[in-house]
Amino acid sequence: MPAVIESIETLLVDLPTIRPHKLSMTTMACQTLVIVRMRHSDGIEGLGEGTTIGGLSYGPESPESIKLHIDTYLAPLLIGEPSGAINHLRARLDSQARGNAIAKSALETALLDAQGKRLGVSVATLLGGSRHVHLPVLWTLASGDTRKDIDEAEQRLNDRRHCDFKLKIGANAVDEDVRHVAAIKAALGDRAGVRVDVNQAWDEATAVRGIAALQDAGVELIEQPIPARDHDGLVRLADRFRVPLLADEAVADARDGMTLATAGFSGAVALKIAKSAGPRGALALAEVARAAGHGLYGGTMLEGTIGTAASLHAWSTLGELRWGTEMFGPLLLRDDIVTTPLDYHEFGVDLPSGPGLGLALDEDKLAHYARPA
Ligand SMILES: O=C(O)C[C@H]1C=CC(=O)O1
Ligand SMILES: [Mn+2]
Repeated sequence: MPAVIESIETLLVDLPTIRPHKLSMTTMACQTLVIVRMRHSDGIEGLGEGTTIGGLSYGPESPESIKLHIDTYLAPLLIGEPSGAINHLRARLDSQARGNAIAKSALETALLDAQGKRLGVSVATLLGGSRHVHLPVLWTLASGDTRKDIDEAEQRLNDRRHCDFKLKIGANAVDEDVRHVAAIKAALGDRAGVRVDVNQAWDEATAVRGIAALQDAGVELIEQPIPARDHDGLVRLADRFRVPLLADEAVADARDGMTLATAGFSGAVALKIAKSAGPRGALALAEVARAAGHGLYGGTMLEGTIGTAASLHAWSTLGELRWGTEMFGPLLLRDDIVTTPLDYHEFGVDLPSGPGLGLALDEDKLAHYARPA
């Protein structure tokens, strides 16, 4: 008898961050993970994670809506269905529930984890096989204080933890942000790559001014300077400057990738399993982006270890990640809910080995940090 899905449990898990993390739209002191425990009739449990940033400040799904929508609408579409029929089950979710990409990503991850455990292979193997077992990982400097950011970068360079840094800007006036970025780049010099993420905070005219100054300061990549839906503006800015632009909020899935390519965008694309409704959708976007000549970047929604590992399994199957990855989410959190954390060293992280995601829950930690039902 092929296994069927028996139950799907969702838990809201609040983990404190190691320091306040300041983005253009919010400052985080805590990250809320939505953890999925999917139990199957053959005794296997698949783990998944759906995570966003700052409640509703980053996108239309909040941790609470992810949990509610899985419990009320999505889980009932999967219960009793064959566990290994992942293509069928994902099509079923997409045809009967609109949107909810993060919730679907958490469920797809749990399906892949369970199927990998069942077959005794990793999620990367299910996705065609890893081409890399150690992936580069940058660090985001977002304490809100220039001196603290420089000290943090120096520490991470010394520890051989990270050698590329992404600075979150856009919350302050452009001139102030440019001074902050230029001071950090000047302090680090050629020892580190420095990029910025504006998280949509500028209009096009402000972006022209800001990007010109950041290019002169030696910044190597400018992420999402203007609102997500302004594809034409992004194309104009990419054409205007030598420094490459990275599309993040502007591109969620393969369809967006095609729209951006058709509009004539030249630059790079941030892949995130949360944006593309799961690892498979993120890899579909990667194919479109690659065909369009866009550089690839392994992006994060600041997930904990489960979502980060799911992303790593997907990114490991790609030949080239021109801009590396930012899969540092677990390092921003004070604690973890898995027994063996990911191994970060030599400016990157190892792909976890073992069946499925290669992770096991620490039940005591999970019970400690899970929000009471
Ligand atoms: O890229 C984003 O917009 C979200 C995220 C990634 C790194 C970070 O600090 O925030
Ligand atoms: Mn971004």
